Parts: sequence; structure tokens; C-alpha cells
Amino acid sequence: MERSHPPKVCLHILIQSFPAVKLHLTGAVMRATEVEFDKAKEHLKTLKNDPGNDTKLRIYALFKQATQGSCSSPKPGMLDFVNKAKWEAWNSLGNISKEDARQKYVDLVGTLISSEAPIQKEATTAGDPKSSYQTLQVTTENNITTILLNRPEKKNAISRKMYEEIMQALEQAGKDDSVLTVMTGSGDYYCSGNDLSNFTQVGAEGVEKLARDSGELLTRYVSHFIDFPKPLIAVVNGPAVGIAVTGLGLFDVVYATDRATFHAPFSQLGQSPEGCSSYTFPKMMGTAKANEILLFNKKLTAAQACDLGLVTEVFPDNTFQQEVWKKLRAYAKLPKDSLRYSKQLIRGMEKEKLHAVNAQECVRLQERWLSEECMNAIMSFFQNKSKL
Ligand SMILES: CCCCCC/C=C/C(=O)SCCNC(=O)CCNC(=O)[C@H](O)C(C)(C)COP(=O)(O)OP(=O)(O)OC[C@H]1O[C@@H](n2cnc3c(N)ncnc32)[C@H](O)[C@@H]1OP(=O)(O)O
Repeated sequence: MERSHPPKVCLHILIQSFPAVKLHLTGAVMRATEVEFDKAKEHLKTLKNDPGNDTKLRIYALFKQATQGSCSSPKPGMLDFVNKAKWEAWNSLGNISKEDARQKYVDLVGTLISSEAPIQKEATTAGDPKSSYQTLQVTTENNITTILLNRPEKKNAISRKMYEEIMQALEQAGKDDSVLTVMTGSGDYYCSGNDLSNFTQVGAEGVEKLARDSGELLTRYVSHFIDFPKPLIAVVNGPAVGIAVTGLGLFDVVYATDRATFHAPFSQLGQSPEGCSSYTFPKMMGTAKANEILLFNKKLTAAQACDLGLVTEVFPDNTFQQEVWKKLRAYAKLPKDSLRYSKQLIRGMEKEKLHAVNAQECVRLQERWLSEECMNAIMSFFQNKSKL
């Protein structure tokens, strides 16, 4: 099987990693199936939504079976995450014939394509781009646009798709008629930070390209918070990790449940601070306190985070939502333009500095992501969790 890739298998890698295959097909029925098969391969490239890892692996397995027959190669080693996952998916098909596999492949791709059609149609006819988010739920009510991080099964870890969607949601919220924008999490976590499998999606161009792309993505992501034009409020409904903590320095107000914790385990992950926290944290809480968090992985309780100025106010968990939303609804009745201009005056003094800090942090991170320290830490996370 191909070179070692870590666990998350993205569609384009799967597509790229298919070897050139010559189909030895004869007879009218089989030729017809070959055409369908080729069409399905083309259709697959047009998919807009990520079908999820399990489906991608099944597609891969069916393709292999359809073109090469049953899996006969030796099982890859334990740490060869991607090839092991591919091997297992292929092997699990058992002895189905090439024709069956081809038919199943065509059916599966057909189902994926047709399941996308209604989503596209709905977005067009309703004219409401908010409905097209996959990782977020975005709503506007009582002059408040709420961006709900909506991957509760992954503790709202931020996948690449989610970074893009958050940026899109911020752009829309910045322009809409709402007075305030709120970010919060669905389920028991606010957000567990960067989805660590973002670092395992190594394409054919290699890890350097992945690091460059990640640096570019992060720079854009953080810039959206620096430049956000109206009051941005975090409703921290549970624990926050990594970039979900560091980014809080760019919000205007942070309300937290007393169940929330704040943890930025950068050195543990062989990484370095982001979200402008290397500047905002020392400024807000003093260098010594910031160092405990950013260098030595100190996890803060909500009360500690409040004492340090990272959190505005803490509420008991059982009345958190009620008390916070009552406050927010009252704030949202204040004059919109006055709030915008006031925020812009406060942020304006710092903007240039924040962009410079963001750029510098991302350059350092690109180097860190290629380091052995970082790769080992990420591998160890997935090994401990027995991923894929
Ligand atoms: C494009 C690049 C930009 C990079 C920006 C730089 C940002 C840096 C950071 O944010 S660093 C911080 C990264 N986050 C972490 O290190 C947290 C990792 N997760 C955990 O430690 C734990 O999952 C937990 C403490 C958040 C929760 O623990 P627990 O309550 O025991 O739940 P589970 O571990 O079982 O989690 C459930 C489910 O979610 C998956 N998951 C949770 N967090 C992440 C994550 N950050 N990345 C990927 N996956 C995550 C976890 O694996 C479980 O999945 P499973 O059910 O096993 O499939």
C-alpha cells in the first residue's frame, strides 16, 4: 500500500491515491457498467459536502475491489493509520465480486450525489445561506446573531470546514442587521480547539504544504476576529481548549458557566500560542500569569479566568443560559451604530498590532507543526484514543 499517512483520510487523497487501473471488461453488460463506473468516479469529484470518513473508506474499498479484486496485501503496521484504515475497509468487503463492488460503488456515489441535491435546492430557493452550514447553526433573533458551534460529538473541535464556516458566518453577521453577535457551543463543551485530525490530512504535496495551508487558514481565521466590526460575545457553555481559549482575548465580552475550564496545552502539543494570545494574555493578566497558561499548560477554572480578566462574568451552571440571555437581550436593544462605532474605536487602537502578532504567531506555528515534538504529540493523542 502507499506511503504512511496519519488517520484522517480526505477524499482528495483517496482519489489521488488510486493507482491507474485498466479495467479488463468484456461483453455488453459489463461495458455499460464500466461507463457508469467512470461516470461515478467523475461525479465523486463534484461532491460538495464531506461524506465522512467511514463513507470515504467504503468508497475507497469498493473502488479497490472493483478494480483489483479482494484484498490480498499484508495488513499495514499499527502506526500506519491511514493505510491500516484503508486495508481494514477493503478487507471487510470479503469475497464480493468485482462486478458487485462496481455496482455498489456506483450506487453509493449515486446516493451521495442525490442527497446533496435537496440541500443545494433549499439554499437557492430559500435564499438563506445560513441554512447551508454543516458545522454550525447560525440564527438571528431579537437583534442577536448566534453562531452555534455544532459538532457536539467531537466536543466542537474545529475542523477545516468549520474554520471556513465560522469565517463565513462572521462575515455575514458583520453585515447583517443584528446588534450583537454571539458565539457558543452545542452540547457539554464550548469547544475543544483545533481538530487534531486537521494535521493528519497529508496530501500528495506533503507536510510542508499542509503546514503552509494551515498557517494561511489560521491567519485568515484570526483576522476575522480582529476585524469583526460589532460587539462579539462568547457564551462559554462548558470547557474550552486551545484556540477556543486563546481567541477569547479578541472577543468584547466573555460570559462563562462555572462548569467551564480554560486550557491551552501548547507546549504539551509541541506548538506555540495563537489567536494573538502571546500579546493579549500578558497585556490582560500580566506576563507571569500569562506564562503559566501559555507556557506551562495551566488549566484555569472559570473563577480564575474571571479574576485574570479573560472572562467578564461567571454564572452558576443551572441558571447560566437564562441569566446570560436575559442580559444579551437587553444589550441588543441598545443603539446599533453607537455600539459598532464604540467597539471600532476601542479595537482601532490595537488593530495593526494584532495583525502583526497574528502573522508572527502563524509563522512560528508553521515551523512547530513540522517539528517532531508536535507530530509525536498528535500521534499520541490518536493512539491513546485508538483512532481509526
Ligand atoms: C488548521 C490548523 C489551525 C491550527 C490552530 C492552532 C490551534 C491549536 C489548538 O487548538 S491546540 C488544542 C487542541 N485540542 C486538544 O488538544 C484537545 C484534544 N481533546 C482532548 O483532550 C479530549 O478529547 C477532551 C479533553 C477535549 C475531551 O475529553 P473527553 O471528555 O474524554 O471526550 P473524548 O476525548 O472522548 O472526546 C469525544 C470525541 O471527540 C473527539 N475530540 C475531542 N477533541 C478533539 C480534538 N481537538 N480534535 C480531534 N478530535 C477531538 C475525541 O477524539 C472523541 O472522538 P471519538 O468519539 O473517539 O471519535
